[in-house]
Amino acid sequence: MKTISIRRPDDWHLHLRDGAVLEGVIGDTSRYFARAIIMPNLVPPVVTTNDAKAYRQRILAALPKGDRFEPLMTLYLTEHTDADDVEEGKASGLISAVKLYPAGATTNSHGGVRDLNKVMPVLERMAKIGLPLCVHGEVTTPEVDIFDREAVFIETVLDPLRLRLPELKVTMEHVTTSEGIDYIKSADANIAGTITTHHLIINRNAILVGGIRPHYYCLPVAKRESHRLALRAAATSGDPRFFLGTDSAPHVDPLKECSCGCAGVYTSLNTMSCLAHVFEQDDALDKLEAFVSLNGPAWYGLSPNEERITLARQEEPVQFPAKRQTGAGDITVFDPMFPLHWQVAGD
Ligand SMILES: NC(=O)N[C@@H](CC(=O)O)C(=O)O
Ligand SMILES: [Zn+2]
Ligand SMILES: [Zn+2]
Repeated sequence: MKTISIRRPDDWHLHLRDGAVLEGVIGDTSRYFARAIIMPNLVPPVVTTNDAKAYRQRILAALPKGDRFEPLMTLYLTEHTDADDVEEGKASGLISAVKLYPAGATTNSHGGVRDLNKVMPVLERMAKIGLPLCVHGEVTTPEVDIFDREAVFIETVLDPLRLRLPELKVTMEHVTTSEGIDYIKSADANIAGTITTHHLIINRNAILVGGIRPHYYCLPVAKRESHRLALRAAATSGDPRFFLGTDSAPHVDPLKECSCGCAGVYTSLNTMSCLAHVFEQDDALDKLEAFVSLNGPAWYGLSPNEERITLARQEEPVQFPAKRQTGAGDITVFDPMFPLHWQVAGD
């Protein structure tokens, strides 16, 4: 049987939500991942270091017994964020990054940033203390086509910001375009990109061909095939600037299967199996560890995990549950539309 052993992976972009959803989904992450960057777009958002401290406690309290998992907390940047609070959060070891949501760009982003000028003092402080800014990189301008919003963001927001503040470390989250990949590759320093599991597997046809399939809808929305191939090439290249951020984003089914469905794909449960499949297909299994276990910690200034996991390729397809049941309702699990053969030892 074909097997590979890698250091235990981390997830550098994860939504855990709160309450019954948090309790229902946390085990799907803590089973495979040692650490994760936790997104702060709760309702209300995680804005202050105190909010993050309390949310971290709720995450730890929801962990299945015996699981060891380190939530790496982030703050939701607003036009009222206090630079001193951010600095204290970093100094205390609690805060790993600050998240920029352009107001209106995605789920629970209405409290995000409208005018970057208003947050420059906070960004300047972050540059000074070496705290990364995680970015949802899409413009919200109504005239800009939704498939172009990432590329336009890079040109009109991200690049000007980085010219203004070159010392700021920026994580471009969930890169979905070849423009995003090229932009990161062309930079000298201080930029990296997370790539999701699902954007390595689906293109926009998955959402639209044969009927509207809401469980493949997320933001940034999946693009055409040429972009997916650019993401695959970057992820499987071993380039230290690219690493896994699943962006696993649970929404209970009634909120996705309706006339105005939420954006988000739930992938925590079968991500490692999907990724092993992708890397094997691209003859790059030897690069999987860099993507899921090495490049992320290096970017965030952390050591890679000492513990290891083994993945084994089974003859027969491995079955995963189609839905994760939670106290708030069922959440549909990402269906990669091909049989999965790779299994994490112990599953
Ligand atoms: N990715 C998504 O489609 N949704 C995320 C928000 C985000 O990461 O943009 C969510 O919170 O549901
Ligand atoms: Zn986002
Ligand atoms: Zn996200």
